[in-house]
Amino acid sequence: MVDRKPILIVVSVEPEKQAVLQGLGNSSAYEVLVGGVGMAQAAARTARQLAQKHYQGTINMGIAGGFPGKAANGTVAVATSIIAPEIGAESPEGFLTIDALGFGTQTLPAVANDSYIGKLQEAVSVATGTILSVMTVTGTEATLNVRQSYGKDVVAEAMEGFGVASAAAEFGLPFAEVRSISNQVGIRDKASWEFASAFSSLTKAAEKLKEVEQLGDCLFTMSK
Ligand SMILES: O=C(O)c1cccc(C(=O)CC[C@H]2O[C@@H](n3cnc4c(=O)[nH]cnc43)[C@H](O)[C@@H]2O)c1
Repeated sequence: MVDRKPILIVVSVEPEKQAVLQGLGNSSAYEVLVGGVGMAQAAARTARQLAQKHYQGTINMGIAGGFPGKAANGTVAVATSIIAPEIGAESPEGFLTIDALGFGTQTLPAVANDSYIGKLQEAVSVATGTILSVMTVTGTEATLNVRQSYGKDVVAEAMEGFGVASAAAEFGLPFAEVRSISNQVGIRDKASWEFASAFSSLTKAAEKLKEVEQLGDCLFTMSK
């Protein structure tokens, strides 16, 4: 049976909401919430919304930084998992993750639906892999190196996924993260950010969500 509950899309800021709404057109299968910048605000606003109404699941969408060689500007990154690399403790022996400390996990699962990815590839270049959820936008080579060390499948970094995913998990709901790349992760160079191409790709990513929904499917339930 098809679940008619809407899917909650959480973006950070109003321009991202407008880009997503443009792609969704008149689809009533999705609702878009501006959740703010950063994991804490995104988690709080997502949880508040999920407590008010029933949803099928949540998708975190927006712009992101792409790791060099993994996701060029204009590419859409689809998360297979998310990692919040800064949650933990420093020690003389190196960084101790929250997992190692025994207080929880820095890794959460994300749905990366093959059918949606296939549709997306018709419109844009797509990179699938881990998306980091960070407190600070990378601006130095040293931080780039640390964040690349999280594994070869790390494709992008953004600031809200872990918050939205944590709220979804509290409500037993599936989570996906779909991000268009506006800049390359590395030494801060704001002049090189390509917002126009990122917002255009974000609209295409939303258009493809509408298309799968029009086929009677959704990101979380497609089985064909
Ligand atoms: O540093 C600046 O001057 C600057 C200019 C415009 C935007 C920013 C942001 O920090 C945007 C953060 C916002 O966008 C996502 N995002 C986009 N690129 C990255 C990135 O390379 N690393 C982390 N987050 C990124 C993020 O999810 C926020 O919602 C800065």
